[in-house]
Amino acid sequence: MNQAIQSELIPAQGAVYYLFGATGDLAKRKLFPALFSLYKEGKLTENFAVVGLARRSRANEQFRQDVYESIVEFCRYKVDDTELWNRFAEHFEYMPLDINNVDAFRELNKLTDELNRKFDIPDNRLFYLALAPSLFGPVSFNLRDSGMLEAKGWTRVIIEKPFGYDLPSAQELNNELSQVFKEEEIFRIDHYLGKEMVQNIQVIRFANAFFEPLWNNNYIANVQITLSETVGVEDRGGYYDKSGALRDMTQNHMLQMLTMIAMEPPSSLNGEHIRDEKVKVLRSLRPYATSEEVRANVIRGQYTSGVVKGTELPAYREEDSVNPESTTETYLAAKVAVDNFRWAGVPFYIRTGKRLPVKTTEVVIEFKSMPQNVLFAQRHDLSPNLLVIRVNPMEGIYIKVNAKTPGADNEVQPVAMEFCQSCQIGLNTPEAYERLIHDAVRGDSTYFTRWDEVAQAWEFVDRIAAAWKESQDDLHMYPAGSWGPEAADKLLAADGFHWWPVNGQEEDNVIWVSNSGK
Ligand SMILES: NC(=O)C1=CN([C@@H]2O[C@H](COP(=O)(O)OP(=O)(O)OC[C@H]3O[C@@H](n4cnc5c(N)ncnc54)[C@H](OP(=O)(O)O)[C@@H]3O)[C@@H](O)[C@H]2O)C=CC1
Ligand SMILES: O=C1O[C@H](COP(=O)(O)O)[C@@H](O)[C@H](O)[C@H]1O
Repeated sequence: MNQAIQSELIPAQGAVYYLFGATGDLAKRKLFPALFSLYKEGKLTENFAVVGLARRSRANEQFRQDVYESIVEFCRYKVDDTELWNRFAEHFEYMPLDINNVDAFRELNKLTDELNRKFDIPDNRLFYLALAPSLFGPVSFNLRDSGMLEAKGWTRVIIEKPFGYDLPSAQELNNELSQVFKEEEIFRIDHYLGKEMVQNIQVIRFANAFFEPLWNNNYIANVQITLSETVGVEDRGGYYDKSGALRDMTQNHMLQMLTMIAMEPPSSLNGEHIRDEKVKVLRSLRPYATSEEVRANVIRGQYTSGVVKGTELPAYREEDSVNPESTTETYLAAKVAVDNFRWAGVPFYIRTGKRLPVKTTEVVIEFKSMPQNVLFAQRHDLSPNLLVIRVNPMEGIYIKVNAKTPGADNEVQPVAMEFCQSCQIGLNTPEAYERLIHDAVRGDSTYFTRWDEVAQAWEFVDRIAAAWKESQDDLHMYPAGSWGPEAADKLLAADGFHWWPVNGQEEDNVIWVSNSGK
């Protein structure tokens, strides 16, 4: 049986979850809510414990109250069952610990023995590092030196992004981790891989006879991937100013989505086989050979102040903890070539940005136009066929076809046939973090990034960063609330294409056949 199917059948085993960074933002917004959802859905057996770890002091009761408040605010499930909540909360403990103090880890080992006995846990240990990357190495060494990794069951570590700042720093980090953990014990998070519709890409591609045969350069004109955000940098200005859209979104989420679109069918659904195919795509990305090539193919921008729905929004340079003269990009659009047999000649256009008009993640597959000698095509400006995969916040797909306008004489009209998944079952699909934590506990690393993928992605991105370092002349400014620099439109126009409208911007002339009530 293949590993993915097999792991679906493996229930999550009992384990202690060590949450390093338990007083931080990620734990509050994503991790506690994810654990509660898993518990509510019966995906956590009763034999588990969660140990919150950070430097500041917290009594257990206070910690459980923090967890409760985070769930009330951020979880997709309501805490409306007091008995269930009390049972869940009983599994939570807090221990103050400074990562640099190995003695504290020895105390943690003692606490683990108590928790294993109390909840009948088979001594499996999952370490979640919701910490600044500079602490990933020290925490790993102290886990090893304190005996925390000498468990009777399995030990696994989930690492948050960013995994390094460039290839050398990622390599250094990986060397540190691999002195302590085996590759199969390291689960590198890219939360986009935990999204329902990103995982659905494989099903849409490989389970539909009318897509897979067309999935190549004979039929596809271009691919567009948009990850747009309406928010600015919120309270993460300090981190973002050193990172920018290239490192924050492109090296990881955008390139990972591109691999899901472009990969060859894997030889099985085994996680390693899938990751083998993804890394081949990353190896096939055509590197930009010169700084001029970078400038010609990669557009960067930064938002200035703007007014959105009557609210004045500050410029990026006015945000908290951002250098007032910062040249960090908050927008990136690029034309990427995948140099392999399947994709030769098909441009992949990717774009991401903060303070854009709409929050959406979408993939558009634009098919080649019909030959112009067909009667209809001669008389009408036919729109190309599209397959659009909506990842977030709306989840679903639609295909755009051409059909005769009913009753009219040879009039042709674009028709969009939509399956809106989130309209069908509500916006209650599992959060990415729920799936990924659940997968890690079951030992399924399919939707985590393997080291060779991370390294390959950095290699591609580092060339762009190096070219950008030479001069900042090509940094385009765009007002908050706009669609980013015009140069990004010109990138496509030069090839005879344009960005297709995304969710919320639908064109007027299209007839929608949809379950969304459109
Ligand atoms: N927040 C988000 O939305 C996202 C975050 N991430 C990544 O997740 C990680 C955590 O981010 P986030 O939660 O926002 O960060 P925060 O700054 O909010 O939290 C950092 C945590 O680390 C703890 N900490 C810091 N130093 C030590 C130390 N020496 N010993 C023990 N604990 C320490 C802090 O607690 P204390 O001060 O009490 O010690 C706090 O709990 C980062 O790698 C980030 O890039 C990734 C994607 C999104
Ligand atoms: O990893 C990150 O992702 C978020 C966007 O995630 P989404 O699931 O809301 O689309 C982004 O805001 C953040 O800057 C980045 O670090």
